[in-house]
Amino acid sequence: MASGGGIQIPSRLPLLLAHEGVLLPGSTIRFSVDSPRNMQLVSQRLLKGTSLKSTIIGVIPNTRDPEQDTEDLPTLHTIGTAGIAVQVVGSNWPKPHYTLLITGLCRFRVSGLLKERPFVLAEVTPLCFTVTSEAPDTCAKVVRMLLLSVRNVFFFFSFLARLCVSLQLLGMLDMSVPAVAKFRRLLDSLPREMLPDVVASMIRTSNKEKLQVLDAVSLEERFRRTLPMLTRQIEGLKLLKKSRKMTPGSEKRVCYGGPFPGRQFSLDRDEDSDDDGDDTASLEKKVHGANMPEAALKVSLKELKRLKKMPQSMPEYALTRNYLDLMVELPWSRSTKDCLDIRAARVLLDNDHYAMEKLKRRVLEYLAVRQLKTSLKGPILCFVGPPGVGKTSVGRSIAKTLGREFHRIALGGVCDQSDIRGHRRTYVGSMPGRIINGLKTVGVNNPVFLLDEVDKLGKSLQGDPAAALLEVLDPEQNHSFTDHYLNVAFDLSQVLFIATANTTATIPPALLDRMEVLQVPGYTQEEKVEIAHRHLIPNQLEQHGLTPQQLHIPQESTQDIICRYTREAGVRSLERKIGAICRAVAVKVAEGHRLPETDASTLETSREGHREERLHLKRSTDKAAPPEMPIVIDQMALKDILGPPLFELEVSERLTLPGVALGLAWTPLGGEIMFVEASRMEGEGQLTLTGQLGDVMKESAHLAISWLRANAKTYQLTNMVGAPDPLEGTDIHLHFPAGAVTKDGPSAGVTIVTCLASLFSGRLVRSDIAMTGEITLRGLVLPVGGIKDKVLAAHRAGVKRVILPKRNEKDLDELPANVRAQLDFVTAGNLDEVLNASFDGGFPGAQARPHVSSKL
Ligand SMILES: Nc1ncnc2c1ncn2[C@@H]1O[C@H](COP(=O)(O)OP(=O)(O)OP(=O)(O)O)[C@@H](O)[C@H]1O
Repeated sequence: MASGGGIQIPSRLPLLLAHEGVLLPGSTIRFSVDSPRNMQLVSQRLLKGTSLKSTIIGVIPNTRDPEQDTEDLPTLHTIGTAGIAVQVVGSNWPKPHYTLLITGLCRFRVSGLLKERPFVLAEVTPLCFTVTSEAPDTCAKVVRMLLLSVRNVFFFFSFLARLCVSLQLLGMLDMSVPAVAKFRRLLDSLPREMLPDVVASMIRTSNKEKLQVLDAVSLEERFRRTLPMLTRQIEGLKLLKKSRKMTPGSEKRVCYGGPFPGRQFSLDRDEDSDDDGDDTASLEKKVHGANMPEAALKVSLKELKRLKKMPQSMPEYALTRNYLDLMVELPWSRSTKDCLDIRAARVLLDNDHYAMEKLKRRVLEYLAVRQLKTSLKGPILCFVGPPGVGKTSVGRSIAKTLGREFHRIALGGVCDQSDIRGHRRTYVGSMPGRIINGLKTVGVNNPVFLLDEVDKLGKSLQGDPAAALLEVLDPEQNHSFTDHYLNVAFDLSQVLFIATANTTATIPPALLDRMEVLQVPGYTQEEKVEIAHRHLIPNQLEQHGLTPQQLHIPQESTQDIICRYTREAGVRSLERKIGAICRAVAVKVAEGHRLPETDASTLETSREGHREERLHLKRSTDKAAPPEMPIVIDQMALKDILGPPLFELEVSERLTLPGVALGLAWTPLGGEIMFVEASRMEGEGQLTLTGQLGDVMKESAHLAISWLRANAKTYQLTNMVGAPDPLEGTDIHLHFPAGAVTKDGPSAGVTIVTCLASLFSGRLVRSDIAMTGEITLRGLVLPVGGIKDKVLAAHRAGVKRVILPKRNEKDLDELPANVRAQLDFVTAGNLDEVLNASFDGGFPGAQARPHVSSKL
């Protein structure tokens, strides 16, 4: 260890790599840190350490820390300055960075690198100078001489500064008169070996010159290098004084040529402050012209007054300035005029969206009420449905019909309430919340705000953003919404909020209560084909610069894409697949533009008799002839572009053994088919359940087994050795495939019973049937939710018959007519009816039992 200004310098120092600014011993510099190794140094060393030693770091000048952590370290400058970090300030804006205030203690030489990651650590040799040790007789003499001249020069310098001030040439030095005196005292009290470093850091010098002073290890050399800089500064001041005398009050800048060409002294800040004056004047004008409410105007004027008194270099200046800029930019009273025509709105909604009749009807009702009654306290609509069913795009259409600005606020994953309400201005890097930011972006106070994915709001230590949304969405309160950053109320009552979600289950009840939920179910296959041909294909063609004359996707191919390449409730995947086709065709078309016509033999005759080229993309060679338009996407082309089909109709293939049944499940992504498999083996009557099941689903399995054991005799179910209790000497394993997906809920009850009945009876469940329903211990079938999505999933999977609880019969009305026509529905009130419908020719014993009916 060595000592620097009374502080022990460790022999191993973490190094801060600084490419801007040179820290000299005795001076204090601010460093901005945002590169990986330097950031790690701050977070792992400075912020974690608790001792004084942990605040001492080495600053290596003239060395850039690589932007990527993986990049190799550049050659380090060999001499640096050990310094103590006296202040660390962190900020996340505009990107994560720290600002360090470091006071230099003493020079060191890097003797060896110990590690490069996560920050640079090096073995260092301190170079703290002492006159007695380094310079015995002669050197000490020179040093004394130099010290004398330096002190004299300084005396002159301070004298000159006083002179300038007294002549009132430099307004900026008004403040520095006591500072000059202080400076004198400081110089007198400083140990002489520190003088050159301190002087070099105070006068106007370039980094290159400072680096030369740092590199001068011997004190004599250091004095020699500092002296010319000091002399130059004085000469500059003299020259300035002379020119002021010649043209009093007119010249503000003096170009100093001579021995240091190119250096420009601008010691006065009159011009800057003039700029500043203009700036604040124009800001004041804007504040008055922004049409703010009285309270906001009062706050703005107060801030403006503070701003005028602040020097620009103060960090708070920028903060106040940004705040005022936001205040004048906000649309306090700027709005667009609604141009609502219900008939036109109906046409526009119909043109933009196929199907979704119920949703469109409700949206039209909503718009009609708004047209009749302009008081704006209408409900807040929340569209709930699987991804890709057009919730966001309906929101956009509503804005279009109203002639309003549209702004989407993505709330997925937001877990900090300041995202909604903003940060208080006392925080470093504080910003307004998304609502105020959105208003600033659209520039009017009556836009349509789409709060996307409200069901995916999170909660964290930083507060609950859903709670902050409560105020935003409450028409009774939102006329005085106060963002923490703004700190004055903004009237949100003109904003039209629409929310979207995939499920209502995760929306906090208080928030859900403020909204009117409109379910947007998935599409049937036919609807998807229509949507693809009316909207998706034309959109994608346009986006890829293609025309219908260049690409044709027949209906059968669209159907193929829907059944075999996508399995979804919405149409987003379908849109992506069409995009992939367009890209592939775009390549062909572009190639065709520049290729000469060559080999006609690659052209094939299509089914319709036209001459068309089939897309053999993988096999295409540069010699291929330009494609004949339009390029028709048939099955082969689909395989070439999209690869082998991702999904096959597997239902009938999987139901070929006893002990397998097909259930229907609901997920936030839409309905799904779900296989249930059972097997039995010798054992002690144990039940094993696999497939990531929730508690409710496990209970359903136990219920099903108990009911079957209780009714084994009636249904002639036996175990493997023919005993009446199916579980005697038998273990049962129930598995729900897609084991990685968590499953829960009671609606698999009937499927488990059917699956077990099939296992114990050895009979096959019908291969074209799917079912859903909760069971009770007495064998009743209770209603479940998500019927529409479940039935659509069954329809997608090619199922022909669906068993539903009797009390869900009313939900069938919501199904599209073609789905209802194509499926055979069995509504069951008890498990006998379920078993009878599930097996070809009924289930033995099921008919004989007296029927119990639900009183629930
Ligand atoms: N009925 C429809 N008619 C025309 N286009 C549709 C229809 N439904 C969906 N689309 C199109 O499907 C795409 C996806 O729609 P959108 O982004 O609105 O889905 P979303 O329901 O908001 O999904 P998410 O919940 O994932 O945000 C859009 O390009 C949209 O235009």
